[in-house]
Amino acid sequence: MQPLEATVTVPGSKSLSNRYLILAALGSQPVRLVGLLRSRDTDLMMGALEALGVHCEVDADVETTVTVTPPAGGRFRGNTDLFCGLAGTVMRFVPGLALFADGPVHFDGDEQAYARPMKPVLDGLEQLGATVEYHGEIGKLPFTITPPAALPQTRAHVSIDSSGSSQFISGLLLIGSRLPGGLTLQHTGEKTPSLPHIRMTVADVTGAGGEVHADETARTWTVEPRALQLPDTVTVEPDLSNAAPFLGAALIAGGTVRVPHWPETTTQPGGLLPGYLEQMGATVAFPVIDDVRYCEVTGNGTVHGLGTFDLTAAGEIAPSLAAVLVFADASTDMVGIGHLRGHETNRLAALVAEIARVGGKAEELPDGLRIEPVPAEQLRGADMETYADHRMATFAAMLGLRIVGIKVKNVATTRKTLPDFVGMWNGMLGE
Ligand SMILES: O=C(O)C1=C[C@@H](OP(=O)(O)O)[C@@H](O)[C@H](O)C1
Ligand SMILES: C=C(OP(=O)(O)O)C(=O)O
Repeated sequence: MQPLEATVTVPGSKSLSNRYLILAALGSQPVRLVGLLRSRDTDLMMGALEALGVHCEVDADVETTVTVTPPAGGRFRGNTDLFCGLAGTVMRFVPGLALFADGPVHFDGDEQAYARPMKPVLDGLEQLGATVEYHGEIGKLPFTITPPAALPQTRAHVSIDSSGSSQFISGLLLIGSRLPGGLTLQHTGEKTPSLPHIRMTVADVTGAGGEVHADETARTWTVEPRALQLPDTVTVEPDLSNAAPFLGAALIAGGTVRVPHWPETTTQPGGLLPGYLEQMGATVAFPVIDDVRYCEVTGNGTVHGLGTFDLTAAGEIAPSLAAVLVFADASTDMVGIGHLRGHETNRLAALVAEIARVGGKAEELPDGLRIEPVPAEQLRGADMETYADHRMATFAAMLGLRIVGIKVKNVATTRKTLPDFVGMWNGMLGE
């Protein structure tokens, strides 16, 4: 195939979009969100907020501009049903709002979501006085949250094990400011996955007027009671994790891929991506053209294996990095990502199965994934399973850059966070 020469614009960050939607709902004045991601996960978030009495108005001309108006008096509507799909940010961030509802809130999701861990965040809400009734397996969707008759009036102390997902901590930090005495949150687990995502939550709560003290070594976060209000207008950064399949493509296919509006500083873990790709052999630059800052990644067809590679901070981009590493000259142990077994699908098992399907070599580690090099002639095309997982679909498309005959089943699953993945991919390939 020809070396790539492409500029790819990626839509707004899922993680920032869904945090801003929650924080806007927790305020008292309308907030205009500009550059909001419009995809399945953010539409599910808006649907859940609407069910709670929040008004989300999509601009008639620009569908990525949405004005969020919180309910009068800050009281969410109870006796309502919410649907979370397969969205971790919806199923772990919205339950906290149920504390401030005027009746029980019922949560459901895709059947596949019934496998995702939920219990720590719900245990946290029970420690704050809510009642949780599980309708299926204990600790999983579907469930009903009944708000407490009265919220704790003094500082609330909540203790949970968040080693299964950073989103349990984020979900509680997002609502901590609303508790009359504030919140002290203790994470009892040994490891904290996706710390940048927790720092993002702290930064966004602070940006809405909150006050959070983080002691990451003691794994304790203290949230002061504050009235939250985001600024009138908030602009969402592009999704840097969703840039990974495109920037990674430059290493697999060779050539150059640029992503515009790359922020100089960011709370997104995708900010670590250029450095990771550089370690794998890419040349990375950040040119500014007509006041727009780009991340520009150039590959020459060689990919270096990384030995032991700790991805605890950014497990979300593991599938994209795995696709690049299938073509590496040495093996890589991606570690610190055991919790990917509870993502959209068991991603460690899925990646091992799909790498084997094309003739590659990978195995699960207790805490991650080992990918070993195989001779190019051993790799062969196949119909790739995607497990209703957007990142398994983009992973498979990436393999197709170097392996002839790859077909991606149910590529539409990329709608979870990228509404037009196919158009973007074809655009990058010049098709
Ligand atoms: O808070 C967030 O926006 C996210 C946190 C991470 O979750 P985990 O800590 O469960 O990996 C990440 O993988 C997910 O895509 C988004
Ligand atoms: C883990 C992910 O999503 P979720 O927000 O559903 O947890 C992801 O997008 O890689």
